[in-house]
Amino acid sequence: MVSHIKKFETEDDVAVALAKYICHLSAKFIAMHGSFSVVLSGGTLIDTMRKLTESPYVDSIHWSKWLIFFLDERVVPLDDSDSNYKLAYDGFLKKVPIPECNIYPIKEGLSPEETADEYEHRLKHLVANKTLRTSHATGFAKFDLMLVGMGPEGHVASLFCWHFQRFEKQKWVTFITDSPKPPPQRITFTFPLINSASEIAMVVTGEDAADAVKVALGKHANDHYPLPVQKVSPEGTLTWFLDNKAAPWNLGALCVIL
Ligand SMILES: O=C(O)[C@H](O)[C@@H](O)[C@H](O)[C@H](O)COP(=O)(O)O
Repeated sequence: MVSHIKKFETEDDVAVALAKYICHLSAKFIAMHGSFSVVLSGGTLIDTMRKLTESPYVDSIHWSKWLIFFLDERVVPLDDSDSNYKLAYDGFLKKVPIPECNIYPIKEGLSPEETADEYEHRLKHLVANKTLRTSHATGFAKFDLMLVGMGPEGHVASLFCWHFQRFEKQKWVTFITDSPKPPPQRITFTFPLINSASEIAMVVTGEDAADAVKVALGKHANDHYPLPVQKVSPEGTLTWFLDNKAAPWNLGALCVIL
């Protein structure tokens, strides 16, 4: 894995850098294979993507080539205020011309287990018909870019510290019915699927995240029971986008093990 840490003074600086980075990857992957598969988290990430919907980025991206997936999703109707799809739609998707058929929300009205199985089945179908690439190393789908947020105690997607889903090795998508972050019923990509990605951006802003960022980038990275965020390790490149609140120390002073 190749990794980079990009730290900026403010959250607004992170938003600008993130838009440039996504724009660059969009052009690169579309030139390479004709599409750009992007996986979105919920949380503050969607707002931090806001510059993409503005000039000059919005006019320079081939939106019709984008494919949108959800790293984790709350098992609620798509118009519920807890839905990550609704969050992404209101904050980003409705502002850019991505064809509706290229957006892959969960299927409504199923149990958490059925929702996860159905999403995994759809991903496998998209791999089989070559809409998505496969990782030759793992056999899992290989997304071009995953945009990942982190909770204050180091969770990513809906993979939480003291919950077994983080250890899943076979499934592509799993479910949780007692998420410590509400709402309790969710589905989530598993680590083997996450880590098969070409590019992962860890987008973390705000002081609540500082302790977990310090652990993730610091000398405790090989602890016996690592935080979920410490298991993010893509086949391609991991790029951290941090603001000064999330990483208030001199990064050079940390013993970075990446
Ligand atoms: O559905 C969710 O809750 C998310 O996908 C979750 O994994 C989120 O990305 C982190 O909790 C960070 O959230 P914030 O950016 O709001 O801190």
